[in-house]
Amino acid sequence: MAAAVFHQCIGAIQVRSCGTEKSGNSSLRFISRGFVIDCGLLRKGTCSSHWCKLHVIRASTSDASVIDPISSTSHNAIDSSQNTSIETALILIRHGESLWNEKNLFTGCVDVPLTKRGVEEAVEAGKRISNIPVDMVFTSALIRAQMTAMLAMTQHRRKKVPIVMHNESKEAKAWNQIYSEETKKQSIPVITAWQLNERMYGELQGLNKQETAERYGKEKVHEWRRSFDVPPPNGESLEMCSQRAVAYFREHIEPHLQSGKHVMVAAHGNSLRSIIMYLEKLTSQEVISLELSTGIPLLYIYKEGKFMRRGSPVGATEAGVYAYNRV
Ligand SMILES: O=C(O)[C@H](O)COP(=O)(O)O
Repeated sequence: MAAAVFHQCIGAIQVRSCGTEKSGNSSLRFISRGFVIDCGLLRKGTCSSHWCKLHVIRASTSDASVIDPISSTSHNAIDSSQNTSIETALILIRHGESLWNEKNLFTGCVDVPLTKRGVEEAVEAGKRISNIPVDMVFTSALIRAQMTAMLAMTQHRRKKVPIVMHNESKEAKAWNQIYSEETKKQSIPVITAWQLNERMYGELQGLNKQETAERYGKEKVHEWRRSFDVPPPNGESLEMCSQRAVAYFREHIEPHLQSGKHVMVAAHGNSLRSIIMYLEKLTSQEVISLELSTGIPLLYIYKEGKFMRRGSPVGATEAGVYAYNRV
């Protein structure tokens, strides 16, 4: 059941091609455009063309008749007299395709930009989340994540201006002040943090993934790429990456969700895999089979200290949303 901050009964819609996960209880889950849609009231049946009353997280819809969650208060702190707690949205996006993704090179912390396709992926991601409120954006210190965040926000329906906050020095902090409260209200702070950077791939950075597999053997490269605690030569293991990424998330991002802010995080394949491991309490065995596509937004709802996966695919093999990186 879609028990989440933006679930609305938007009437019956026809669900066309999608993946389904038939569950024993009265709800079916559909994958449509990379988002899981939980049916509320429905007739039993297969996916095919299926009419049902949907409670759905509006990841993106052009249907004007749909109530716009954006008009609700951004904090979405529901009236305490209703005795309900704050629910907030957390959107995770792996950066769009980068120039070194395109060349199949190990990238890690090398700071390369997006390809044209990566730019298009970022804009498409923005369209998919255009109805979901965003009060703050966090990105890594790397341009491919920052480009993805800024491009995605150009598609947001509220048209607020994302502004990278500079506090790398006293002057930087002082010199990027905004002296209009009204203008501030029309802005969204973008906070960059190296702790959200991609795992540092050490001596693999810049090497071709295919050639590396031929030189060191597929198994060894797979172990470097997809084990939990085995680092590449002079690089970070996923475990080491998660120690900084998850620590940052818990200390600097989660408190904002608790206070009623909706947050978007644009980061990297491995820094996000480690954060998802924390959100979904995955084991070190489960996380190694998790892959993230470039530029596909994943939606979680935060409520009472828990994260409910809403927009992420039901399984790591879900075509079209998770993609396996080429070796
Ligand atoms: O850093 C890189 O090369 C990619 O962003 C992620 O690479 P991986 O899929 O090998 O972790």
